[in-house]
Amino acid sequence: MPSPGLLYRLQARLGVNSSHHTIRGCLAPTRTAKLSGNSRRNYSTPVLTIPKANVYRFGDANRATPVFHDVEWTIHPHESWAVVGTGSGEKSALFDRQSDGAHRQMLTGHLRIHPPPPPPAGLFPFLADSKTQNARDPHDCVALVSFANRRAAGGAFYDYTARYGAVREEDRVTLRQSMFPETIDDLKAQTRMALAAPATDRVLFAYLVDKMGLAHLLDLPRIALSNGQTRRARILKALLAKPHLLLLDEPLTGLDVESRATVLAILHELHVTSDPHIVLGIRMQDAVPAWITHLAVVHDGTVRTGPKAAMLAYKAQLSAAAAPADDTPPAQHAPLGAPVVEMHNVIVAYGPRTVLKDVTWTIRAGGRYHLQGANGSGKTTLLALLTGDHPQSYTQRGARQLRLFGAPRHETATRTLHARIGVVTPELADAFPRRAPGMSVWEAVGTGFEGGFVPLGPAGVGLDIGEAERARRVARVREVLRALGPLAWGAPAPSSSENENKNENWDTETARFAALRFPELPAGEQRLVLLMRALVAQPPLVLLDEVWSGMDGRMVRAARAYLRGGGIGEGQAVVVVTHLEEEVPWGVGEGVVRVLLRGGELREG
Ligand SMILES: Nc1ncnc2c1ncn2[C@@H]1O[C@H](COP(=O)(O)OP(=O)(O)OP(=O)(O)O)[C@@H](O)[C@H]1O
Repeated sequence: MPSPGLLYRLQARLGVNSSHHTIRGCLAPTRTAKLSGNSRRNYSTPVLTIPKANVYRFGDANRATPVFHDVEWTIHPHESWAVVGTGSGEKSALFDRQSDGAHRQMLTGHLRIHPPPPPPAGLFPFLADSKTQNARDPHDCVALVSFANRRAAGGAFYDYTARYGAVREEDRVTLRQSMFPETIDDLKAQTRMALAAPATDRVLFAYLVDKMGLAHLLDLPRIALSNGQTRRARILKALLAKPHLLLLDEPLTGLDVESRATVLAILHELHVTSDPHIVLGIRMQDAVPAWITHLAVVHDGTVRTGPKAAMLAYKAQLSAAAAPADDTPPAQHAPLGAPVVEMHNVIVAYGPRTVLKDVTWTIRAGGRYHLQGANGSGKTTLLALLTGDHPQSYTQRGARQLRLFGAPRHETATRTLHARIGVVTPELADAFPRRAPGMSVWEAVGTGFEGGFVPLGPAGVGLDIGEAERARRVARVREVLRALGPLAWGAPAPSSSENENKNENWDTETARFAALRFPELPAGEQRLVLLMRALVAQPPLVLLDEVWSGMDGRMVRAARAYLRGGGIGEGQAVVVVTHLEEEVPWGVGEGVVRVLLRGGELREG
């Protein structure tokens, strides 16, 4: 049953009596329930308990090496926990979806705990009904929303640029409809959306939509939402399903500074009323939110748990060991060259909604730009004009309105632009083909020469390019694989049983990584491969949007060092999009130009 805390307060405030409405989400064993006092949760029973146990993969015997050993962990209802770990592996096994698609998360019951936590509720005592001794099904009551490791259903490539153009009928589902799917059939009567939903859901919905700043977006097609808006909507949707326990992995990734504070405050508010109980996943290098009282630190097959004050030193020690301070010397700041991109009074509007108005900006060869702006301010839209993915890039037809690489945009084929611009964006990372067996790492990097999504030619580096060019490209793929491959970030290569000897030949190690299947890599490693793909052709323009997400501290450090130390040539222009200043690989003293989008307008400096 949904807990009464926040919902009751909202109902009282809004005068809604919900006692006659069936509640969706995590139900009592009868599967229908009324929101009434007798079904309140027991606030003294632990949320989670593991009384000293090893944790195994299903199918592994007890003599096998456990995924985690000697785990001892109890979460009491009044405590606020964060799980801390590396983005690419260990936290995932505890908390998140595994990159190979096998659902092996411990907290969602996909790993075997031995000895098992005692019945009736096992891992989650608070799901047991004290009267009937029946336990609610964790499958219904425990929800996971992960922003660390997201994948498209089926793994097939999908056209992530669809949101910029005429929205197809099947993509027309609005944000409001996506929250209340039972109403989707009636596409024409959008104003009736949500009326069919139980009153309690609508009250909670109205409250959260307002708090999360999504109210003005409700009737937009869901695919039109920006990355940060989509993330807020996913959190909202998870809350509407009213789980008893919500596991939120890296929920702040991609949120602007203001939204981070808002989302954290809402999560805290819900959490203190246990409505639902929330456990956050954060990376080793992330700050711990102030309201978190306890930490579970995942490292090297162990899960150490305890009060925050006692655990912070351990976290800091692991974080420092994983990513020692950046000691790369200041980057040389070469004079800027010729314009690569020229924008004069560029406008992008969707009907009455103007997203970019009169944007004027010149990107020059050798420039390092930090593009800033709140969620929804138009950063992705701007980048999509440069890559030619945005149909309105064609409509900027004024004499000098949009010139790319010295020519008007509409005179250059989009394919040519893709070959001249190296790109990493969250949208591309989500959409990149992962259907089994998937491309090898080598092939994925090799697609960067043409900017496509299919490996071309016998060596996977391009078609009809001649022997000399093919040899040059093969050498270049090797070079980036060496520079950003596994030994650069110091992790053991994935097939660890064969790789105990870290002194192995560098090229052998790199070659092994190159042969791995892209979809089978952990999220952080996939992101690194996509960075290699963006850099391999040494294109005149590189767009790095949220490039660090999913990477652990070692990977970030290795990639930063590479970018600063020659990975980006003097003649290449780079636009970095991030909400956090410290994530830009170069400092202002090293020539970074800040560019801010606000209210559809762009300001430089
Ligand atoms: N088809 C559309 N119809 C109406 N509005 C749209 C459409 N497509 C995008 N938008 C709006 O354009 C705005 C800009 O989106 P964009 O993705 O460029 O933002 P962003 O700055 O990249 O945000 P984030 O930091 O969240 O990634 C958003 O408010 C979005 O809702």
